[in-house]
Amino acid sequence: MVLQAIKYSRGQLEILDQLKLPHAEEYDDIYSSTDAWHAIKEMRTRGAPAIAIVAALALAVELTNMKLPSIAEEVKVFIIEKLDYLVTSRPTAVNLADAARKLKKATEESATREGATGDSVREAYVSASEQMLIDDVSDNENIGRHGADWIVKNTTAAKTGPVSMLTHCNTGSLATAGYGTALGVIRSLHAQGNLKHAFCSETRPYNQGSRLTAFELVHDRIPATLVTDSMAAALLRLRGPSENIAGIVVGADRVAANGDTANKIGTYSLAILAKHHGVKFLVAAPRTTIDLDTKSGADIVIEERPGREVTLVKGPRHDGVHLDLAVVETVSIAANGIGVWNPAFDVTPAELIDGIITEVGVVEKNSEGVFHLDKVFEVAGSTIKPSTVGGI
Ligand SMILES: CSC[C@H]1O[C@H](OP(=O)(O)O)[C@H](O)[C@@H]1O
Repeated sequence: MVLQAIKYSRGQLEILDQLKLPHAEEYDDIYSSTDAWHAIKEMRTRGAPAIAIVAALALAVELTNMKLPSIAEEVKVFIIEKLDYLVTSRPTAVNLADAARKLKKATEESATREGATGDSVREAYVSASEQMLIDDVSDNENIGRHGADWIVKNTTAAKTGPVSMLTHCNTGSLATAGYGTALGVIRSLHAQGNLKHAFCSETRPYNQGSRLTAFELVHDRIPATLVTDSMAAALLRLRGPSENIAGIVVGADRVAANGDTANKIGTYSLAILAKHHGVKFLVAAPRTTIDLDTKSGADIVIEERPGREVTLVKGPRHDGVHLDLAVVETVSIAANGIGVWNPAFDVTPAELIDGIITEVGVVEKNSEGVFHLDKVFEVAGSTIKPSTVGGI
């Protein structure tokens, strides 16, 4: 069975409730933009690409099932207001704002056409949002292939045989419309026969790694080991050579124009470790995550989440022998009264990033150490391009 974070058919949308994974696979119906806003805010659905797609499709479902005004302008205004509302659900990942911008443009263009009606504006929106779902999967498969090819060609480890990679957070089918970005690179290495082992970090405090990435790796029968975030340095120092670790590959929530990258908290420290241990540090992200309007990481808003996500852990009861899925408990793991800082993301400076893997190729810094990310938008569409291994 293929792992699906998002189930969509015209007029119907379901999301896999990721707060219940890995022990329960339950889907929630999403009937409206409001349903989507709360699902994104609560992180029942999460992951930069998935957030954008769920938001876009939720509005498509709402429009499909509602009694629509006949006047094109009224439907256009409704759509724009709902997109502005959806964008407020989570601030750091740019994909949602990027999708809203593109959907507004498609809506405004349809509303100005000769003979435009409420129905024609709705159809234009729904078709554009459905195309985003389709494009994301093909983009991720291209990211996987480009990333795997680059690792095989450009890492020392690959010269001796199949490589191992460490990844952080969840960037797989549960963070996208399918296949994944950084985890897609690991999937592609595995499919090529070039993966020795995948290591995934727990990713406190939300545990996307232990709950979601581990779930995907077990599901796909990819040889993998879970480590805590604090074990990453020891892993590279003590097992890097024996495991033939080639590098660390992560996703992104927003890549600034200079290559500074906002991603799950803990990413920055992994980039420092990669530099210290002489392994590659790679960011895997579709072009919808690259934000040329944000000049550098200093301009990226970092979402801070409730302290209870650090101090409380929720899950099914385990008595040390048996797992009781029928009893979900919340456990306090911190002293009452302690202050908590809980930034959901950090920013990794471009100088620590060896390559940014996109669906049209891997971007590397030039001889002056500068990323020119504008180049990736000069490639027509997301059509499969000859691998640009070695960088654009
Ligand atoms: C496909 S990259 C997804 C990106 O989003 C995650 O954040 P969250 O789980 O809070 O939505 C994480 O930063 C991943 O790298």
